[in-house]
Amino acid sequence: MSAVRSKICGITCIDDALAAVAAGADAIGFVFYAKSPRAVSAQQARAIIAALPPFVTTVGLFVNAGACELNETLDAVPLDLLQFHGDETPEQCEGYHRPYIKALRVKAGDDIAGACKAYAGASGILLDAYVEGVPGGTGQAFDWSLIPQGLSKPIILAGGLTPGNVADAIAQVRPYAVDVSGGVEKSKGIKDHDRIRAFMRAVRATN
Ligand SMILES: O=C(O)c1ccccc1N[C@@H]1O[C@H](COP(=O)(O)O)[C@@H](O)[C@H]1O
Repeated sequence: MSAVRSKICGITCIDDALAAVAAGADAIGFVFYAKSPRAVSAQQARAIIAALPPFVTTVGLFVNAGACELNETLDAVPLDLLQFHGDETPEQCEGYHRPYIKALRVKAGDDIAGACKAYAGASGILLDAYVEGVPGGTGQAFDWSLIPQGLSKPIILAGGLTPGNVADAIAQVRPYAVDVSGGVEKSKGIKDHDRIRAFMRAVRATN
């Protein structure tokens, strides 16, 4: 199995971005969703990205954003990958002609294999917990046994991951990558650098 990649999401300041990169994160995520406590403006994200060393993937997270709003962000911020975390259709996700991942909020009975086929143009499928009325970033884990083996897309496992459970999650799911936000925070939107390092150590130990 190749090394599991990692993304630290909900980055709101340069210090936290550099701590994530120094700890070995492959990607950092910016939340462009005004209702999130981790929301950043295009200007903030741009300033953070300008401070990054090379070879760090920058991900922009959107929840049912309108095309105008999304295109304005794309014009202003050098994002490598889009993360669609709402009810976006495959056609909407593909309309920006950028690499993207699609988030699914998993609950019992969902057809994850079917979704992987429906979002054929996605670079990967991110699996997060389903919590009624909240699009994501809830800090809740879900039942990993709901994830079938042999899916047709790289799987990014998210939802309630922490330094304490990420090794078990990787052992059980064998995802392409893991994604964490709340599990490495000291308060909403502010990362705990010790927890970031502990999370990354736990991921590395599985590789
Ligand atoms: O972080 C948010 O506030 C957020 C808001 C709306 C949609 C998704 C959001 N975050 C993403 O949710 C998953 C799981 O986060 P957590 O580790 O359980 O806190 C992750 O992909 C975040 O990027």
